[in-house]
Amino acid sequence: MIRLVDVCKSFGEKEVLHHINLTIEEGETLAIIGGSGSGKSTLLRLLIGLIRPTAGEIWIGDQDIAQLTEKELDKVRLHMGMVFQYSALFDSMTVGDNVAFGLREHTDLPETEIQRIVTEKLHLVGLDNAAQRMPSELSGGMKKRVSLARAIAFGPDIIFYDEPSSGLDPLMTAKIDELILHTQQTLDVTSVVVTHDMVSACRIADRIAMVHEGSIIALDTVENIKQSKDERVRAFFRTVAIDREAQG
Ligand SMILES: Nc1ncnc2c1ncn2[C@@H]1O[C@H](COP(=O)(O)OP(=O)(O)OP(=O)(O)O)[C@@H](O)[C@H]1O
Repeated sequence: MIRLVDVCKSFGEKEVLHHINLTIEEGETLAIIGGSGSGKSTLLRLLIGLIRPTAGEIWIGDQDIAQLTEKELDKVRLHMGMVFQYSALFDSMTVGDNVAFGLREHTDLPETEIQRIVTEKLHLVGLDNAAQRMPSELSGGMKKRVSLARAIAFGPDIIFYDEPSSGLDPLMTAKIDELILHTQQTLDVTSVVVTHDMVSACRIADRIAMVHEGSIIALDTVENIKQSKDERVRAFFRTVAIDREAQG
């Protein structure tokens, strides 16, 4: 379980997150949505311990990560998988070496076992036979798949996705969404997905948290949030409708 208790974050004088209280259940997929500059990325960076809160507690399991040293945090991060916005693959390494990277860095597993895991995870993301290819040969969607394979290589308890559909066309976005769902079901992980794509959020999430000007203004199941009377939430849904019209 992940639990944020009264979390505030300021940069200098400016408070960008205000008293965030949020519980994410084990095995749940939570989408964090919100407009540009609302505070989604800051929230994500707090959750993975890249930055520390100005006030409040961030519980990952039984540890308040706000209190941990960098070394202790590294241990917690071994249980987290991260899929970054721009895939963040090492361009000079093959796909297989990218997926194996964390295993080689942080475990003493024999090479045969590492190769087995790489093959298994690439299979899971639908990229059989891609191990020897270089990232530059892959499409944006394929790179995201490799990034996901790398994130799950370690057998994480939690996977964080940062804008998984950015830069992808609607068809590829739908495929990545399917993969996020499939990963959640196959590995029974807790997933936190930061996105500004409401269509995608509705497809993958059990619940949606909407961030607006540094506060969570709505937190509910997809069905309930669709019925929200809050004008700010409704405005977000309207942009989705406009997008759909534009796409024909
Ligand atoms: N390191 C920083 N120093 C100062 N201000 C920051 C820093 N990081 C974020 N901010 C500010 O915090 C606010 C929230 O930013 P954040 O990146 O979390 O928003 P976001 O919802 O992820 O936006 P986007 O969708 O555009 O990425 C913004 O006003 C931003 O300028």
